[in-house]
Parts: sequence; structure tokens; C-alpha cells
Amino acid sequence: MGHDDPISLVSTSAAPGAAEPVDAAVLGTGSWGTTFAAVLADAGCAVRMWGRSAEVCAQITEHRINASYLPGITLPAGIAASTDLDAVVAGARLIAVALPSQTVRAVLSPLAGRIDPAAVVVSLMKGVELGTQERMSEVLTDTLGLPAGRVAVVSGPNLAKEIAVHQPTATVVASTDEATAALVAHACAVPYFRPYTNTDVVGVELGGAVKNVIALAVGMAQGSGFGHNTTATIITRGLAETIRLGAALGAQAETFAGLAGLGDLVATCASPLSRNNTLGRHIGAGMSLAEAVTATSGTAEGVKSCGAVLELAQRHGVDMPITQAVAAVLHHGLPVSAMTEALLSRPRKAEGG
Ligand SMILES: NC(=O)C1=CN([C@@H]2O[C@H](COP(=O)(O)OP(=O)(O)OC[C@H]3O[C@@H](n4cnc5c(N)ncnc54)[C@H](O)[C@@H]3O)[C@@H](O)[C@H]2O)C=CC1
Ligand SMILES: O=C(CO)COP(=O)(O)O
Repeated sequence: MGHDDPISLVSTSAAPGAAEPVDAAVLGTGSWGTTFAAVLADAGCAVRMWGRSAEVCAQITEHRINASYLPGITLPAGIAASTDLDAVVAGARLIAVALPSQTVRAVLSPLAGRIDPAAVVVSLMKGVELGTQERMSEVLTDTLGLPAGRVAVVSGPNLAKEIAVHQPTATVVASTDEATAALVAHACAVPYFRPYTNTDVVGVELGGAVKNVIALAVGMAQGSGFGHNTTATIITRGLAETIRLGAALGAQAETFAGLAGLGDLVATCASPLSRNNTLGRHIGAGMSLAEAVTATSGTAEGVKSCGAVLELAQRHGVDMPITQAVAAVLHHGLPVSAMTEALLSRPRKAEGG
């Protein structure tokens, strides 16, 4: 690695001054898992990936490509992918998970109690689990039997396809344990990807999960033909309801003004690369949910997480009208045209209320 090593990421058996590569595992060979694996490899880590498709794993290992999820990208050398979960995590000091949020518990359950005691586990996901209303770091600690301090979350304005071609961006690495956050930040820092650390795990995770729901709402408005005033209104009021939920769950308000809050909200709502924004636009243009899912390649987390975020809000008595409207359109048959009326005809109130 070409940068300082403030904490113990490298093997203690390394010769003085000679940093050994970090053993890292990435679970999930979709667009973000593959891109984050490339970032780790560029930062000097030795990276193994786990995926359920033998064909995708072979492409990554043998040809340094992932044609379905990152077409046109050549991956850095040294990434090996396999369908053998046990072999991929064995000996890894950093295990990053990039799977659709609703699948994480089932995929990781076989690893319960079997993670290397020195390893940290990193959530790259932006979702909330339906039924339990758990954030992804909670699903990881629950499923793997880990203390919260051994889990970190990476979240920010991080559209995978931009990072895969080394466009510059920053991110937030959050953990309740500052040393864990610093360790993960160290492992993924490269000239085009700058990690900041934070201990507000709740705020960082909520920022990532709720912005997907707000991006769906923005997409629905754009697909209906509305312009920038409507987009800006949804982004701003979407941030307001995210902050309200965060306050109820103990997050720090300033986190939502940062990269994992406003930063990611703006990137996702503005970019046609966003699957949530794209799916929302299809719905706004008149497609059914099934048609929109088919027309959108990749995981649009907000489709399922809108229900889980709403459950969480209702459990804590928090008003989230945009989230409620998105869930009503996607899952309860509310026409997009009625969504606008439902939101704009609410009782007037003070802006900060
Ligand atoms: N793509 C992006 O730009 C970013 C995505 N994220 C988050 O990362 C997480 C993963 O997203 P992506 O990699 O983009 O999704 P993706 O749709 O590109 O890939 C999902 C991967 O999970 C696999 N998968 C799906 N169901 C599975 C199951 N039941 N068992 C095992 N594997 C399964 C798929 O085969 C695929 O390899 C999501 O929470 C997303 O919000 C976060 C930041 C950026
Ligand atoms: O999280 C993302 C950017 O930060 C990716 O957004 P989508 O999941 O909507 O593509």
C-alpha cells in the first residue's frame, strides 16, 4: 500500500516497513461489489469475491471483467472470484457485503459464529430489512453474532459505474468503533475514492436507505413530466423526513448534511445511472411495477425498503409522507397522479415543523 498504516491492518509477521497486502473478501458480484473489490485491489488489498453465479466468477477470475454488471470495464489484476463462500471468507481480515438487502440474512446465516475473530465486516448496502425493520449493520451483527464495533458501513454519493472508471468521489465509513472505521477507510483509500470516517452509524445508514425511496419519488415526478422545481421540492422535503426519522432513532442531524445524507441524495436523484431514479421514471411514465423492474437492470433497493422504512417510521411515530406515497404507489395501487395531490393537499404547516 502506498500510504501510512496507522492501525493493525497488515500482518504482524510482515518485515518492518514492508506492508503485506490486506486479505479482503467481497460478497456479491453485482455492480457495487465488483467496483468496491476493484477499489480495494487498487488500494493494495488481496481480494477474493464470492458470487452465486459460476459464470460471473469465472469472468472475473479469468478475464478480469464482469460483463453483465460492469460492461466495458477491465478490473485490476489480482481479484479472484468463487462460488465457495467458506473459502472466500477464510482468513479474510475485511469482509465487505454487497448483496440486495432482503437477501443478506439468508446468504450469511451459514457463516454465523465462523468469521475470523480479527476480521471486520463492512456493509455496502443501502436498505432496511422488511419485517424486522433492521438496518443492514444490525442484520450483520445479528446474523453473524458480532459486536457492533466489528461492523462498519460504507455509504456516500457512490454510483458504481462512475467509480469503476475512476471518477473522483468521497464516501463515509461509519462504525461505532473509531478504530474499525479507520481500518476500513485505510483499506479502501485510493486517489479517486476518499473515505471520511464517522461514528454515527444510524445516520449514515438511514441516509443511504431513505435516499433510494426519495429517488424513486423524484423519478416518478420526472416520468410524469415535471421539472426541476418539483425535483428540488421532493429532494428537500425528502431530506426533512429523513432527518425526522434520524432524530427519532438517535442519529445526529449533521450527518444528513454530509456525504451519506445530502451528498448521496443529490447524486441518486440527479443521475440516470441510479436504478431507483430510473425505476421511478418508468413508473411515472405509466409502467406497472413488474414492467419497471424488468426495464431497470440491477437492484433498486427502495422498492422493498420503502415498506421497511415506513414500518420503522410508524413504529417511532414519525411522519414520512413522501415515503408513504412511494409505498402506496408501488404496493397499494395509488396512481402517480393521485400521489401529487395527496402530498400537496396536506394541512399547511411551518417549514421547520
Ligand atoms: N450500484 C451502486 O452504484 C451502489 C449500490 N449500493 C448498494 O449495494 C447493494 C448491492 O447493490 P448492487 O451491487 O448495485 O446490486 P446489483 O443488482 O448490481 O447486484 C446484486 C448482486 O447480488 C446477487 N444476488 C441477488 N440475489 C441474491 C441472492 N439471493 N443470493 C446471492 N446473491 C444474490 C446478484 O447475483 C448480483 O451479483 C445495494 O444495497 C445497493 O443499494 C451502494 C452504493 C452504490
Ligand atoms: O447508492 C447509489 C449511489 O450512491 C446507487 O444508487 P442506485 O441504487 O439507485 O443505483
